[in-house]
Amino acid sequence: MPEKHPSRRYSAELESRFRDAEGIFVLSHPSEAFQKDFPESIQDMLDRMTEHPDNVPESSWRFVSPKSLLDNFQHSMRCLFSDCFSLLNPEHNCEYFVSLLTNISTRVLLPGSTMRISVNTPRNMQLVTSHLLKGTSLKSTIIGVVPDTRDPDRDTDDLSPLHSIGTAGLAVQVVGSNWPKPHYTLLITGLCRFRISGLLKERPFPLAEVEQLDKLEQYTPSFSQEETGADGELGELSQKFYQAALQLVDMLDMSVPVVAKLRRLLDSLPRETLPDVVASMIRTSNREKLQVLDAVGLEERFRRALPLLTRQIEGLKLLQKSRKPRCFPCARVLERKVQAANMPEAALRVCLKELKRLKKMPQSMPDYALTINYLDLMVELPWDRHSKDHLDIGAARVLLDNDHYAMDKLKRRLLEYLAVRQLKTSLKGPILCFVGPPGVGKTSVGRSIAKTLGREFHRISLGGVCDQSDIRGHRRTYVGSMPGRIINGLKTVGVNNPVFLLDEVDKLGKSLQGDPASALLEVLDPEQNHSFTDHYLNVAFDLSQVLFIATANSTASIPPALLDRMEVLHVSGYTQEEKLEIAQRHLIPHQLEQHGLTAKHIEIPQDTTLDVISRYTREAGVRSLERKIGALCRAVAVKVAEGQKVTQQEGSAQEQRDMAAPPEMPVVIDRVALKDILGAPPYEMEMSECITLPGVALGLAWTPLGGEVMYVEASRMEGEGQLTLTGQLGDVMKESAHLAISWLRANAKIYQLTNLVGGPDPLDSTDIHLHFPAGAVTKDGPSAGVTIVTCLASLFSGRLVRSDVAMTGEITLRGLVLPVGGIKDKILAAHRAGVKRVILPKRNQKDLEDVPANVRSELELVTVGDLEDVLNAAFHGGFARAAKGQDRPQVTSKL
Ligand SMILES: Nc1ncnc2c1ncn2[C@@H]1O[C@H](COP(=O)(O)OP(=O)(O)OP(=O)(O)O)[C@@H](O)[C@H]1O
Repeated sequence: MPEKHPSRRYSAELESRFRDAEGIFVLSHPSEAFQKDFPESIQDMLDRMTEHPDNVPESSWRFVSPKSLLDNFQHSMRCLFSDCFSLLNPEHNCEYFVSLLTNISTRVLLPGSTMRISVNTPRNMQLVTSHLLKGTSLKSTIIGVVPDTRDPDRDTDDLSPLHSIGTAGLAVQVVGSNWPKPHYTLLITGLCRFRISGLLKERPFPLAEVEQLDKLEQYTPSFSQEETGADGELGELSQKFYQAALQLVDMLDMSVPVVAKLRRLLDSLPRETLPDVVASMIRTSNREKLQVLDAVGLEERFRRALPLLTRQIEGLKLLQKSRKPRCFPCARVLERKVQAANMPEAALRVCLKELKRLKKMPQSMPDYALTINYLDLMVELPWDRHSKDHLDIGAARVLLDNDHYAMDKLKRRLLEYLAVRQLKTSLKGPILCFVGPPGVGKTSVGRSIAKTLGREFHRISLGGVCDQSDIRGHRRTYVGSMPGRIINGLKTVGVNNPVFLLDEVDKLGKSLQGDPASALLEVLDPEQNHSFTDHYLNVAFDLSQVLFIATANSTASIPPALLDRMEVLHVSGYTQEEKLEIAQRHLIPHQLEQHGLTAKHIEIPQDTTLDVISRYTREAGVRSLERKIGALCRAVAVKVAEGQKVTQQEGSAQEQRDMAAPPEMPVVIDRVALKDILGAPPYEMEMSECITLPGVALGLAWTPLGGEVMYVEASRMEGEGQLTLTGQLGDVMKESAHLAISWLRANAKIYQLTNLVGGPDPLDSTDIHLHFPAGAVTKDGPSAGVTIVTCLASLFSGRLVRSDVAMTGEITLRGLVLPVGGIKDKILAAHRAGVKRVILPKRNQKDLEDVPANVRSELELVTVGDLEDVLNAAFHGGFARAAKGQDRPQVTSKL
């Protein structure tokens, strides 16, 4: 048996591999460098420009063509042509062509272009396996690509009549897949035309005798009309065609590399190849391409391709015309605004650069809208727009007094601040931070400052902000990026010297997205904030003219670095009298106005207001008081509206009689009406009335919401001397409890304290449970020490603590009472709760100056130095020591 030809053996091997292959394999010709992309990408681009003009993302076609490929294109074309002609030369014995039949409904291959052909008919499959595949590489066989123009509905297998003109081509890549059924995809580069002079055989694939039509010697590799040597009508036509092709390329975006290459190529390609190359790029139907293919004569070819090219140019012109009015005036308006915005040099430079980019950008690019937004923001920012300060200290004092009752200390400091501002206009800092419980008027004082200065006011709520981009903005590279709250605020107020109120600085959060408090450091530092750079703007903005005021409920959760940049002004809660004044002067008139009522409709006597303050609210500020007054107004508003309706209504006398008669105006809100509208008072019982058992004492606590009174309860039962503490206590508070017990045990004899069975050690066979009610609230701090001692002393002695006494103070093991914080708030809370005597550490005496005089006069403030004083003040008739001599020996501690 004769040896198989090596190429047959390879292809047999490959075929078997192909059958077994699970995926896709690709074979490429070494000369693939000059394949694809170039004409295809331009065509895609034109297609997209015409079909979806608004939808062409630049990046999708900008980098399609590999650089080296296009650099080599011209050279490759020449090599290709010479290769092709030498191969077709009869001397090389290559005049027979295997032919690939292509369905013209898909595409028509023209010389000089590249096309992907899907191979799935039996004839074409045979051709690929036996003529193209050679082991793991491709054979450089030239194949004839003949458009299949036969009627697709005819089901004969007969090849005649076969289209007589085809394109000789080189397969530069074969992609094979056996799924869902075996097929190949060929990438074929067209070389030149041929005419079939005789079909030699039809199976297994067509083999034909051909005559080469495009001859190398026809082509002149010249660069200008004069040098082509072409004259007469052909010369004119080719020049016209060349000019039209230039016009087309000029209409495309030159910044796209592939377009720039095409422009260069137009000059270097032989003119005679232009109809084929251009016709394969522009939008043409397959029938039109077939006509170009069939045009064997050069003149005829130019004549057929020129109208196609002109049509494409006209289409693009129409498209650009329809786009113009939308795109360019916008850019022009922005340019005018940029020039007028009076921005600093650096910002102006950035804006002009962005404008330049914008003008070149197709409107369909996503960047287009982003750039417009950016420029819009830049021109809207108040780079040099500011409001004029009209500061008059006398007027400011009157205005502050009119807007806010009490708050004397705060107002004094504010006037100092404003006075310095008046004397020195370019004052840097300080940044004021109002700290106090909710509803005491921190925010509204901020607003008043803006009013006194005649400046714009903007409130930035920082509660819950946990992303630093909220302050500094996102970089523009992010999708959905936007400027931070500072820049946004400036855009809203439209001037560069507003009053910015940074509300709730103590409630800033922290997260993976960074620490917003650190971002605020730069904003609030008067030495740095003249060049604050928001990430979105990416240019510095001068914040030094902005007056920042911060508010917080407590300084504990403000980071030290941030706190250090601010001057803290404490605003404590109000006394009942102050609340009464605030209600009469501000809250009631304000609520009447909000509800469309006047003094003719409603009268709220002072007693009623006091009732609302003491029995319906228990707060440091006045927010809930204002709500309650609002509720009273609503109830009266209903009556007023009903009354109006009855008087307006026309109807029978009977109907009028049926309706409730309108109440007499003004409606006076007395105690009964108050109960009707607001319900039973929630704080009816005086807190001090609650102490009916030994082992209960009233303490005073400080919370960010103001001062509070707090019970401490203790009970004892048989056990082994264990101490149980409940009520969500922190470590410091637990330690206070241990201290208290140790001190009491150490002094049990002196005070005749006993355990359950009357023995001398209070803990002997006894368990003690200490509870701090409101168990859901976490409590900590040392100031409950004296209260725990009093409560336990009451428990061990069986005596009741005075019901009208509340106390605060830290204790030591020696029985000393140390000073604590928040005295003013605590005393106000005690006053609110109806307490008569308050026990405080001696060293807090100085803090009593802050307490309003009327509160001081209504309360008995007992200052104590040690626990003996505390016990004496907390029990009726004091807490007697045992007679001398009985206070020894001391009980040894079991703890
Ligand atoms: N001294 C006062 N004189 C007049 N009105 C007051 C006074 N204090 C508070 N108010 C009024 O109480 C209401 C609540 O005040 P504001 O919103 O300023 O409280 P705040 O201290 O900022 O509270 P938060 O800490 O919850 O923000 C406002 O309507 C304000 O006008």
